[in-house]
Amino acid sequence: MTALLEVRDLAVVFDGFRAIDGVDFTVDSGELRFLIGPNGAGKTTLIDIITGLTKPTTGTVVFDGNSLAGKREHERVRLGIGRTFQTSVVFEDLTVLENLDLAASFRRPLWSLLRRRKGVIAAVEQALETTGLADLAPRKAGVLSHGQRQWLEIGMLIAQGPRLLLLDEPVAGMSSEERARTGELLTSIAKDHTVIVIEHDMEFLRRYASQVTVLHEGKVLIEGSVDEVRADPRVQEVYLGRAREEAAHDAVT
Ligand SMILES: Nc1ncnc2c1ncn2[C@@H]1O[C@H](COP(=O)(O)OP(=O)(O)OP(=O)(O)O)[C@@H](O)[C@H]1O
Repeated sequence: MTALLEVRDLAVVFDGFRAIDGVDFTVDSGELRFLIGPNGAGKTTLIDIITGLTKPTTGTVVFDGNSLAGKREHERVRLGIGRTFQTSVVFEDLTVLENLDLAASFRRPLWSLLRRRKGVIAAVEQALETTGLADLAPRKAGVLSHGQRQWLEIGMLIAQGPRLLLLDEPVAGMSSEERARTGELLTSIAKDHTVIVIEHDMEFLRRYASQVTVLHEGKVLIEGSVDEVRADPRVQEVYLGRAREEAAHDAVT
């Protein structure tokens, strides 16, 4: 496999605080990579740097052999880097189909937007099929369940034709049935995309992850299979240590 994303010696300093502190992170084309770590580990900041929302203090990010230095967020989307946010970005008054169509239009040339179209463009059809939302296409996004809305957001990403998808906690707040369906969706998307998923839920990881990167205090603590990561004493200490701190805090307050 060849590297699609190569992050080297990355650091971000916010007011003297090193949120990312010397991270090397490589993701091969076609991987489904999970990124975990306790609160404040730097996961979202790392994704923000890859997408261009945050500028690194030092280090490089190379996507498909090209440096992303100086590239703005929308330029990175055009290069094929797409992300979801922890907060929703769907338009509630538009239908599922209209939301997907709008997302897909982002990468279409202007002349094709001005032309009247008959039917649904292929990218939107593909997104409807992959996410299993075809039956809900005419429904307003505002009436969707939490899980359906998350799938729509993932569909909106797919409709933009990205090569790399960055998903921030896609199963947060989902029922176990919705989680299972999301796990299957991610597995299916990873067949023809590269996917990086931030996720906390160990049970979800155990079922759907192969390669995992653990961040802690802005550094990569360990990379490996789910079993390797779970068995690592440093990972146990980071998570158990955090649980102990929270328990002690709860006991005092
Ligand atoms: N714009 C900013 N200015 C100052 N500090 C920041 C900024 N963004 C993030 N941080 C800090 O950087 C650290 C890493 O934050 P980040 O959100 O990347 O962690 P995370 O691993 O995604 O955590 P969580 O699981 O809670 O979302 C935190 O201590 C956070 O408070």
